[in-house]
Amino acid sequence: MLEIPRVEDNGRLGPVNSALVPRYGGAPTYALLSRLDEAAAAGVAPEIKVVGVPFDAGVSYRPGARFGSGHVRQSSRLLRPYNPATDTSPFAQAQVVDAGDMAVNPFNIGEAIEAIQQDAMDLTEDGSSLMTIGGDHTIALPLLRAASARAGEPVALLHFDAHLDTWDTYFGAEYTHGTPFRRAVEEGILDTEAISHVGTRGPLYGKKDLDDDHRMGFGIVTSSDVFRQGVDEIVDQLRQRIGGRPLYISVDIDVLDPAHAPGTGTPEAGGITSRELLEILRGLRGLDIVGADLVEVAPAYDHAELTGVAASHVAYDLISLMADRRATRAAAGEEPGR
Ligand SMILES: N=C(N)NCCCC(=O)O
Ligand SMILES: [Zn+2]
Ligand SMILES: [Zn+2]
Repeated sequence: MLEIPRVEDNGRLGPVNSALVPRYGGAPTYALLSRLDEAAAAGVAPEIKVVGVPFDAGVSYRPGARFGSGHVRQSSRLLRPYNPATDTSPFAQAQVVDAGDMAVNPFNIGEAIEAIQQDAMDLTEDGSSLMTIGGDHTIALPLLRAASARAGEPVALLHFDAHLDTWDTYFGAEYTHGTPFRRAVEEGILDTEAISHVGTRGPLYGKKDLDDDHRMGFGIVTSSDVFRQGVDEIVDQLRQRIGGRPLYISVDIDVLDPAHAPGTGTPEAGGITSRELLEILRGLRGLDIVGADLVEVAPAYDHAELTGVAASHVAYDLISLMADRRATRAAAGEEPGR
């Protein structure tokens, strides 16, 4: 096998060195980072794992998010190790690795949900955090179960999405991509003092959708609110609500306007821009992020990797937040924890 030269920084194994190996060649791991087994062979302990979930059996409209993880990886080849927006080097601050894809049953949603929850528990057993890519929004439920089990308490939730995803059932089915957050509230795994949707818009089935959502405890920052109030104001509001709680961030790529992310299953006009989303995320620096997902990337509807590139950058800024948090805690002599 060819020896792959990697960027090594701060004792950590980074991406393939693109000054020596053209980044359009070779296997597309996320950001050209090392695989979990390569990191193990090199003797480095993972701290943040990027993991794919090729699952879309929960969709209510266009299918295709099962191919999302592969597409985000392919679209992530151009990412570089230094993040100037936050003056951070995520792959030097934490050992980030690509843990591959979970193996999930495409024909049995219940079994898939169980497998995702179990895999998420197994992958975080060593204290590492997960950045999940791909899949439809159904997968947020088992990921939240695992996150709250690891945190030892219900978690705060920041949910970026055009949709509420707090509907009850579709065709009698309880576990779908439009229902994960209602199930999560019912299960008591969310801290309902600190749960918010950001970027919602578009027609609903009825006003009751909003009433139900409000009763569950959700706050809503609509796409129009982001436009009218601006990023800084929104960030202030969100930070106040979340405080020091353990926080899970779920990003449905359809939160972006279809002009920025056409490759998704249930597109809605009037969305936020990728710049606005990235700026809001950067405003969350220092919060206790215990895990994140990036879902609903359906490459069949993408063009010129618009959605894939946006998604890979969103994941990069989420990883930057998690790595920075870990490094800051370690510098303060606190447990790296989450
Ligand atoms: N894209 C997600 N997660 N949910 C959208 C559900 C919209 C609907 O079926 O009415
Ligand atoms: Zn959505
Ligand atoms: Zn969603």
